[in-house]
Amino acid sequence: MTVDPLVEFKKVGFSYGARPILKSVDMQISRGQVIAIMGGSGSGKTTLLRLIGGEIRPTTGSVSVADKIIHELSRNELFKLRRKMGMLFQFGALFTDLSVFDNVAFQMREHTNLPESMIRDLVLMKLHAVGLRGAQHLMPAQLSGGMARRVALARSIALDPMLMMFDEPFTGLDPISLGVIGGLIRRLTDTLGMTSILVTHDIQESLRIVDYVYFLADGVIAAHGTPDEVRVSSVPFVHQFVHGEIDGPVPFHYHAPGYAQDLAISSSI
Ligand SMILES: Nc1ncnc2c1ncn2[C@@H]1O[C@H](COP(=O)(O)OP(=O)(O)OP(=O)(O)O)[C@@H](O)[C@H]1O
Repeated sequence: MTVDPLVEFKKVGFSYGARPILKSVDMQISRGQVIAIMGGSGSGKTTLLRLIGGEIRPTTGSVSVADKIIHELSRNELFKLRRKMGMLFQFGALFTDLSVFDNVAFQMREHTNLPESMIRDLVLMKLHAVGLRGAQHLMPAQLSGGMARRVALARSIALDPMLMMFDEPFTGLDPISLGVIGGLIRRLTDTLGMTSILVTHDIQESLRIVDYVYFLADGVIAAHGTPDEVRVSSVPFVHQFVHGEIDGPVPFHYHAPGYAQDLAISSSI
């Protein structure tokens, strides 16, 4: 049962033009939880995050955050709510001409009137939380991939978001850095009182750190459960994910016309 939901999807449908992506998504995310959204490539996971951020509007149904229906908010109200949301993308690029310290300070300087002395303390606190206080003077080019991701993480929590969204936070990381980032997502969520949503393909790391998993397929939540439920699930779709099978209910091929038809077209050109 979901207690005290921070994010709620109610029968959400969404189309890009005439192309339906989501048909009817129902999902509840409790405050304080770390949840993962998984699904095949192109199933609409990032689209769910964009709906939460109010970048796009649902075609049907509603998405609410902290009891506010996103598509009913005015521009100002939406901007205010977005300040409480943090986003970390796969390639959460740092500003290459700013030091680690200035990267983390950037949003505080842009969006608050805090004095520089307080910004300094807050930046050091965020860097300390990701284990990189000692790297404050380095430039992004001097960081390893795993360190850069940690700085991006510190930057994304600079304004103390209530909700963090991570889009493929583990991509391209070596196994150790991956475990470090996973552990940090869990720890920061707990210690900062946040709620975190992860869009990821990395099921093993997700199962280690999340409270709940939603599987998206064919525009609906096709399965959901706790990590323990997911590990022993016999639902073919979930089984395919957990055991990393290449083909199964989640198709390997992007939707395409018949191969013979395609070949016939190209050979007649
Ligand atoms: N701006 C857009 N205009 C039209 N179609 C789009 C747009 N953005 C995404 N799509 C399509 O919508 C579908 C869902 O995209 P989305 O990025 O949400 O998928 P995803 O599950 O996050 O995929 P992946 O795991 O590969 O990143 C895809 O088929 C994509 O091609």
